[in-house]
Amino acid sequence: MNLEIITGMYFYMLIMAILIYLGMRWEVHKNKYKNFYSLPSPTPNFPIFGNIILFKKLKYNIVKIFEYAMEKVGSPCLLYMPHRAYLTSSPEEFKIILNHPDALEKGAFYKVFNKTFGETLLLESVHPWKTNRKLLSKGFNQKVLNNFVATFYNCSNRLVNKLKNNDDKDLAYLLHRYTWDNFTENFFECKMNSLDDETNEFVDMILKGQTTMGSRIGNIIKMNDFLYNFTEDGKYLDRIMKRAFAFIQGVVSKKRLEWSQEIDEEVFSKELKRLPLLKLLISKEEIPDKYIREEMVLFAAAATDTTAYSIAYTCILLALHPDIQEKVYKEVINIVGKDREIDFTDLPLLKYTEMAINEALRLLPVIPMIGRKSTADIDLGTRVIPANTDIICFIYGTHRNKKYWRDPKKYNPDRFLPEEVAKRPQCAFIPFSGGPRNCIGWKYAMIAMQTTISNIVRHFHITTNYKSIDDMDFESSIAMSPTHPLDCHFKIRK
Ligand code: HEM
Repeated sequence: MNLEIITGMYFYMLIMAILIYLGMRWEVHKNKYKNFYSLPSPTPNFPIFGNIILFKKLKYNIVKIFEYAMEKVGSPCLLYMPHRAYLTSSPEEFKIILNHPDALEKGAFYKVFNKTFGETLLLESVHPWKTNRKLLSKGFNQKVLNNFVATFYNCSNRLVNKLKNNDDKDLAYLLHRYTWDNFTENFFECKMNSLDDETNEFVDMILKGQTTMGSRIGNIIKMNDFLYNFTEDGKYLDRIMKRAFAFIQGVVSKKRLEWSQEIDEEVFSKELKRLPLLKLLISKEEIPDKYIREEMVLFAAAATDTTAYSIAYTCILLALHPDIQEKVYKEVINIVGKDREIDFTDLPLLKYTEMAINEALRLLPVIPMIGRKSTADIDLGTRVIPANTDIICFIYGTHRNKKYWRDPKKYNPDRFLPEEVAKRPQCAFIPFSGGPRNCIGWKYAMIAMQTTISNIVRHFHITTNYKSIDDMDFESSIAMSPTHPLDCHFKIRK
């Protein structure tokens, strides 16, 4: 046989071997991911553009889009935005995903926050996140949080006075200022008093910044950073975020000077009772201002509107259910009385109040979904999510799923009685997400809400002209915010 024929045969055999190998790999791949790729997706769904027409049709309202998908094709399903995303509202799947070491990276949705918060706890990749989360968690230990209750109480007294005199002011407007005042007093040891000083513009800047960023989600043009920078919105966002960072830098520089001596004495003290987050970061000399400034803007953004809306939604639900409001009132009077200061020892006793807040967080979760990305295959038992897939955990969908909540649209705090909680899967209620990358501020938010709601309820009868929560309309991107002033009134109790 001549050399040419032998070479040709070897070449032919090599090609065959490669094809057989690829075929076998494809077969394994197909079988492994069969239950994933065969999942349905809502229509219209076009090649290249995916479901983006659906996004446009539903005005980029995330809750409406995901609800539509669940209604039409069920959970889980695949959504094309236009890249593929795995959408689930199953608490059993949440438990696996949110605790999985290969699902700790944030999903593509959060890209819209990259420019502003890319290097902060919210978005950073797993490696720096682990170290930073450990450090920042120190600012939320129980001792630190207990000390915050006095601030919440004092600020809530100012809120009560404001509500006595400002029935025409939008509740969300007041509460944003209120949560910002709490935040700055607790974290910066700095009284901003924006509740009374309406010229204080930081709160509005952060709020506008978040709404503008959130409105980019699902919009193919707005999601592209390069194109977005040329739009009016992009330029506006740049301007306000620069001002917000400059404002926080001012606070950081001022506090560095003010605390320099105190920190020297305190860091070596074992009796350190109160170390607000900013002081904690400033006390570490190796941490640069840039890091502190960016984390502080993130924390301000993450802490204020979420807590403000959650307090507002709880007030409205209590107003819609006077019987439940009365039960909360009786509990508060029983435990704290009419005038005594609310302190941290009261909070664990205000059980029904906590249940009423939880039920509001269930019905109207301010963060309706969370997005993760798989960095390796995630085996859910029923199917395997391939590596590099965007995963969306639709919290709102789970919180209203008939399978876990009988008559899901009914406001019923008794759902949070211990025996009722024991009947549900662990992740059926996750307003603060779950697993190691959950909300770092959840305990802070809960004590803020408990103190505030208790103090409001013992002073006022809360009323509304709404007939049900369906009378409210929400814009929803990353957060669920009302599209209109909230109808909520506060009548002084005799
Ligand atoms: C009712 C109030 C709040 C709600 C409903 C809420 C909800 C959430 C949720 C669902 C997440 C997870 C996001 C994700 O996995 O993609 C989260 C993360 C986060 N939250 Fe909250 N939050 C609230 C209040 C707060 C407060 C008061 C703070 C700070 C004081 C805070 C700071 C953060 C931060 C920094 C993260 C990112 C954590 C990380 O990736 O390690 N939140 N929040």
